[in-house]
Amino acid sequence: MQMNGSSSSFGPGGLDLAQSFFKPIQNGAPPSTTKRHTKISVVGVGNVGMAIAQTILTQNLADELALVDAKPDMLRGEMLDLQHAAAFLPRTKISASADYSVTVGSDLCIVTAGARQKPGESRLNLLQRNVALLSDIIPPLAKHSPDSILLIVSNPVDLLTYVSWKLSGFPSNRVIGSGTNLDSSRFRFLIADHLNVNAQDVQAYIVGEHGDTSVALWSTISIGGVPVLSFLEKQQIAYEKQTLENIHKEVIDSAYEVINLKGYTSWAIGYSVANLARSLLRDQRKIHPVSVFAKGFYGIDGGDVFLSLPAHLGRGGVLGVTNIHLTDEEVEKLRKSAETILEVQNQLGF
Ligand SMILES: NC(=O)C1=CN([C@@H]2O[C@H](COP(=O)(O)OP(=O)(O)OC[C@H]3O[C@@H](n4cnc5c(N)ncnc54)[C@H](O)[C@@H]3O)[C@@H](O)[C@H]2O)C=CC1
Ligand SMILES: CC(=O)C(=O)O
Repeated sequence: MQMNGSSSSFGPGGLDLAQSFFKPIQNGAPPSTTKRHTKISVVGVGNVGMAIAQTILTQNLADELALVDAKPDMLRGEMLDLQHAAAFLPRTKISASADYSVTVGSDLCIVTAGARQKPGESRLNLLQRNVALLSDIIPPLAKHSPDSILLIVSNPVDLLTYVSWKLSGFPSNRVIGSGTNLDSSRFRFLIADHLNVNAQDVQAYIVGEHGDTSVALWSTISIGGVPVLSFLEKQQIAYEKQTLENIHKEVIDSAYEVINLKGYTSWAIGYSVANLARSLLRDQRKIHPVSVFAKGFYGIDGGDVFLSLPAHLGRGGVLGVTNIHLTDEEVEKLRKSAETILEVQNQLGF
């Protein structure tokens, strides 16, 4: 059963009422068909799915938003609660169903369903539970929206992106994991906070696994276009490598800390994913560190692995991977991160 609170409130005569309420203007042309109608589906309406949904609505990123979850009552409750904000938001048609036909014709399908970490638990611990769910989620999503982009958020995100790629049969450029877009935002926040500047002026990437083996690319940090480490070196300003390592450790510990404090993370991932949705659907061609098919880049050659690299995103999905200069140490850490993911992946049987 598909739930669509708003249009059904007037009953079956709702459309007739609308037709008699508005008289068409004389000599009017039929509606233009050139404007693209954008539809986003979000699977899983827990903390993360709802933070993403509400950010998509407030940022006016879709004409249509479809929600799916395995719990029909909560799903209908969340749909109605969002619909009741219609008077304060850009116009978006919101529908919800446990049946995947509600997602038909989506441009972007975002998957947030599944188990989340308990305090102290690692993302990798969620693997078996969440892989099992994907077999119910990805095939119907792919069937109803064969041309869509899949954006995986559930954890462990790199491994689940690989499994989603396998289950969907989609080309690898249309299967993306939210990856270290969030870790990089945490990194930029911490650097900005340290230097008392605006995080939007800080360019800095975390790549690799969205997890404990992520890699901080110190050589990529620039503020207002000024590369930070080479600036410090040229000015002969001493800095402790340990200070840098501590900032990276704080990034890795961020999710654990928030989960310890409030039980889950939601707002930052909501903004992170909406930011990715904008780049993809509005063809922004921005560079984001996200989980992509990484084989062949930066010496990663051990197997079909998804992990975060600075990727160029647009309407076609992943348009390419940026060839930035990494130090030998960064390349080595990135390869180790890939090996960690592959070791687990090879036991999955996919
Ligand atoms: N990649 C990232 O940066 C982040 C990933 N996450 C991950 O996102 C996932 C969701 O986290 P929360 O929203 O906090 O969890 P939650 O427990 O609040 O929500 C999960 C939702 O998934 C639904 N669900 C479970 N099985 C389903 C199925 N087969 N089909 C459809 N819906 C199903 C549940 O009913 C529930 O509504 C977790 O795996 C978490 O680790 C969370 C934050 C950041
Ligand atoms: C939970 C999670 O993956 C994060 O907040 O980074």
